[in-house]
Amino acid sequence: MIAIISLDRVRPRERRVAAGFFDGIHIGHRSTIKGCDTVLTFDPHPRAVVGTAVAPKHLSTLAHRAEILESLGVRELVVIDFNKSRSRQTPDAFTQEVFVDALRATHVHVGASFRFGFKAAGTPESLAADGRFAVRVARTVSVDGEVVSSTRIRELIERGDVSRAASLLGSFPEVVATIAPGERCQATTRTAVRLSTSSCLPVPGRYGCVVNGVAGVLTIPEAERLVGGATIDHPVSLPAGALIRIQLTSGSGVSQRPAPPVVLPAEFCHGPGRQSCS
Ligand SMILES: Cc1cc2nc3c(=O)[nH]c(=O)nc-3n(C[C@H](O)[C@H](O)[C@H](O)COP(=O)(O)O)c2cc1C
Ligand SMILES: Nc1ncnc2c1ncn2[C@@H]1O[C@H](COP(=O)(O)OP(=O)(O)OP(=O)(O)O)[C@@H](O)[C@H]1O
Repeated sequence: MIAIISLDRVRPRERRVAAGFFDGIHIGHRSTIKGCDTVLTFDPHPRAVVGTAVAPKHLSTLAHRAEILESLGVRELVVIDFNKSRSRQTPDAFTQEVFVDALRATHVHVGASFRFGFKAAGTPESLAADGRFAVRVARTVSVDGEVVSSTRIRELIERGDVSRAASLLGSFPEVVATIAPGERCQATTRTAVRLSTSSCLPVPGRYGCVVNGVAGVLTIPEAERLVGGATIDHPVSLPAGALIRIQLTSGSGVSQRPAPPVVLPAEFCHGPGRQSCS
């Protein structure tokens, strides 16, 4: 069972640490994390605090990230409360406090794009120069010549390209929703839901989906684009108020009929959607 712990509560032990935000735990992230027992992340996203202070839409909640990390063999997800004062910490002070004193890192894994410390001045090279732990800089993972990033996956989901998003993510994209109060339409098995507007949401359209391991169809009407209103046609009755995770398994966001299911390699299948992967 993976533990989700804030930095100030970690126990003293040596660790192999992967560092970064890791939204969605895409296939590039998985390459960086390989061989680590600990993942260091931030809450909220640093971009919600620095620069224009606009948080990106989520590909994954913290709990979802933890679930994927557990399937990758990670034991601890260490969370740094990221705020204005933390954002002003120098790379050297951060390395001393976090990697050396708190986590006792023997190895630190990052990608080439990793930056840390005030004004994002810390780099993989400056980490490697520290010398108190080994640093592994992961090869940058691309698909068909395109570098995989959470930003690119968000763009693909937002334009409704579930298939391409899933191949960069290595799993089906997920959105969080609440079952809306009101009568379920028995004739059609249609249930009204409210999609979380902090999730990265696709354009209005019809999408093949899986909820609690059972396949259905998610419909997002044009009129509900900004507020997250939607319906799912799903054979299982879901209680009003329940928080659900909807895996998007197909769809183009423009056609009236969901596109054929996305086929992912078996090694990318995890969690409730396993049975929908071939
Ligand atoms: C101590 C600390 C201070 C940071 N200060 C800044 C900053 O001043 N400006 C900035 O753009 N990002 C800052 N960041 C965020 C990093 O640029 C980066 O987004 C974060 O470390 C997550 O890495 P990742 O984006 O590779 O996942 C800081 C990060 C840390 C850990
Ligand atoms: N394509 C990739 N290949 C290998 N490592 C990666 C790749 N993308 C990111 N990483 C590494 O994974 C860690 C987490 O990165 P981060 O959360 O910034 O991902 P990102 O996809 O670049 O996100 P965003 O697009 O939101 O900036 C960092 O150490 C980063 O360098």
